[in-house]
Amino acid sequence: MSVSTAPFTATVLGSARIGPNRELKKAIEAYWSGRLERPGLAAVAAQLRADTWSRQRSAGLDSIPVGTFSLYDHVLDTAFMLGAVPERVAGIPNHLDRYFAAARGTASVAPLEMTKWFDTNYHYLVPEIGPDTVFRLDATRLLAEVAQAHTLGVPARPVVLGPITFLKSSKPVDGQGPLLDRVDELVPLYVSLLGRLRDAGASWVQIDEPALVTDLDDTDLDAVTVVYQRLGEVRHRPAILVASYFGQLGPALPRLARTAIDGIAVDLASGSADSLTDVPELADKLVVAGIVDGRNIWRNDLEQSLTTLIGLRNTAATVAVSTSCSLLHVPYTVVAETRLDKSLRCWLAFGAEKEREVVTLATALSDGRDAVADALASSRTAAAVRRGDPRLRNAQVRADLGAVGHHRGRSTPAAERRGVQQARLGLPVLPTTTIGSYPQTSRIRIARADLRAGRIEQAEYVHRMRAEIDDVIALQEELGLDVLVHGEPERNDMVQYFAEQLDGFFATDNGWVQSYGTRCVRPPILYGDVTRNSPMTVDWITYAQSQSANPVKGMLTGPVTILAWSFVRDDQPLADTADQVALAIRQETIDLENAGVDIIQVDEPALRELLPLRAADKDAYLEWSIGAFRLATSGVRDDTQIHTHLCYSEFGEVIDAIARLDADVTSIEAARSHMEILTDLDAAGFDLGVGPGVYDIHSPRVPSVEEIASLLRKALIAVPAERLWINPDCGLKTRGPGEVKESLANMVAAAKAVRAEIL
Ligand SMILES: Nc1nc2c(c(=O)[nH]1)N[C@@H](CNc1ccc(C(=O)N[C@@H](CCC(=O)N[C@@H](CCC(=O)N[C@@H](CCC(=O)O)C(=O)O)C(=O)O)C(=O)O)cc1)CN2
Ligand code: MET
Ligand SMILES: [Zn+2]
Repeated sequence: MSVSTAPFTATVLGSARIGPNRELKKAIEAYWSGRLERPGLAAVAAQLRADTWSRQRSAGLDSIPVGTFSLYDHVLDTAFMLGAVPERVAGIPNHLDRYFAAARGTASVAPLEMTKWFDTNYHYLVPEIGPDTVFRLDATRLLAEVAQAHTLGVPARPVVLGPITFLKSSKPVDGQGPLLDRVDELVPLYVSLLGRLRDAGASWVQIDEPALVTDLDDTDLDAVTVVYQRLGEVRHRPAILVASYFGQLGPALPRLARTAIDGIAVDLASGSADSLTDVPELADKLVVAGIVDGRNIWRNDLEQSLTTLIGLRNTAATVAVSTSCSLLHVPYTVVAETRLDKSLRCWLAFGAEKEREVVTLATALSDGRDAVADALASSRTAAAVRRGDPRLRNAQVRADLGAVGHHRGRSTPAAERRGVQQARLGLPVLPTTTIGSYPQTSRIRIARADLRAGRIEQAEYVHRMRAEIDDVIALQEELGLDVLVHGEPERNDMVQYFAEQLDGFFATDNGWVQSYGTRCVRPPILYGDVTRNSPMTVDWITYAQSQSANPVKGMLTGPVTILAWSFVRDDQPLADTADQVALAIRQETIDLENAGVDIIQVDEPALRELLPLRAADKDAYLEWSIGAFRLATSGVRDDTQIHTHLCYSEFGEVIDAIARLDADVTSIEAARSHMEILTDLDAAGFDLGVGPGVYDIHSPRVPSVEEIASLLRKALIAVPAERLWINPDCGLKTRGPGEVKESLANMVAAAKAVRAEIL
């Protein structure tokens, strides 16, 4: 089938789903706690979908993605659609409960693992596929959403995750070989799905294949050809749009273009349209041009985009305008930001504003520039105002960077530092500690909401947070931990908290973006040069230290993570922006040191996340990111101990980078991989302190003393006792106080038992 179906002109690749005021989060959490029944949850979900479609239609989109909604995660939805559901949840009778059990576990069932969705701060659930997995199509959810859309008269374009990305994002279990070998089993399911969608009245279907922008070998590329040639040959089907995003297709582009599919969505926000001109097969395809950035919040330069789009018309049969990826990764609307600085507001476009940009560009393409003259003029003005804003350049920070920017490392070698630090700290062998946060209880969050709403004064807020710190310190002393933390009660988020205190950032009131499941973040907007006016954490840490004779760690977020979890200015290289943030953190470490703090932790959990998807770009990234961390952490004396924390497994690609950070102690995730990471670190010649996480904080399960002790014995094979630390995998903020107390008590008991064995 060629495109006899009329192509569309304006669309987005997917929509946010958590709700403009996090309605979905609240409904799902109410369902989990028994405060809302199934029909109530279904009604909230249906309303959110209807509202999104209706907004997109009134904006003027003529093809609307349907099926990008999810109650937890779209990869998990795909696993359920294809029958790749682990045996351990298969017996749970109710569909919704089975789904949530796979997502978050129950008292007796472990959830699927969670990991990063490409290089975003969204986390998906990793489907498990074993030799016994029998793929079977169950399109009930998708067909119901398509039916809902048709009832509402929505020009629906069903969206599914493609078989190649699905398999590449899954995890082989129980001795299963390479997953792509099983793509032949999936193709018939997609064939039958295409027929069902055609029967349901769909004229186009979107098949997402973001994995095609990563480095692919010949086997992968052959799979692209085979799968899409086969799907293209299906007679009874909607027109097929294969969507790529998060980067350039490279060699996958000609492969796709030579198959019998009808359209390709390309990401023009992450690279130029040049590569498209080399592919003559595009001449009879629809190219969906992702020219409006779906991952950042800057207003589009419409004039420049229009030039690109007009050029594209020489390459493709038809050009439609779109976002570069789903709008899942940006907040709903700038309109909700009532306190936003006026001039800043006109630089920004969140989801709803991006939808209108898409329509403006599509209109200009079909009816000419004059048809949208006003929109073009105001985009031009906004760009000029932004370029001329004095806040973009701060002479002081640029001068300061010139002065200290070459200090990227501590002058004394790590082994020597270890000696002076130990002389100062006097810690027992195998010291125990935690990663920083303790449970963010609703009591804490309500206090913060009260402060924001003016219901309590700042002094009362400080009083309440200090009471939380008192409790956390007392708990840690009671448990017998060696190196304490203050618990981070005063932080809404480990990035936003710093952004709110640094110049050059704007924090949103309501710019929520889903991070995983019902958990959301409000990424701050880094718009100008970054400077620190006054200490950000010193009062809290010195207060906590005053409550205990044990060392309390200073707790900071590193420059790479602050960048990774913010929306960052696009008018200068990331490396330059990272250095400015690094300088601010460096100043904070010096203030902490002067205030008597012995140990300072600088978290970099996102170091791995920003790693480029293509190998060719990795060295340049590691150069600037490691450089920024070293700039941030090398302003302190030899006897001040620097810790860092990197959560998440899959360190393989950054093992060398961990050593290059040169932190005195690094805590990492290791429990789920049974300490395998340590052998790799050892092989890489790592000789710094390391705290492999001894239990998984993503699960409510309390680990036993024996379980932790046996992990520690395993760790001691790869790491000598004088360099080994004992800690959980990550911060405890999402856990309940009860679980935390029991788990840490077991961790301390295990440490004592193993110490006794080695001394
Ligand atoms: N930015 C970021 N990315 C990250 C992580 C992270 O910590 N930060 N960790 C990893 C995993 N991701 C996570 C992301 C979010 C949360 C999380 O717990 N988010 C909270 C919101 C955190 C927050 O901003 N809290 C604010 C606002 C809280 C709130 O909802 N307040 C209520 C009122 C109080 C109440 O009734 O509870 C309201 O505004 O309506 C605060 O504490 O001040 C949530 O979704 O519930 C956890 C892990 C990877 N990426
Ligand atoms: C996502 S890494 C979290 C590190 C932070 N210090 C915490 O404990 O919450
Ligand atoms: Zn962590």
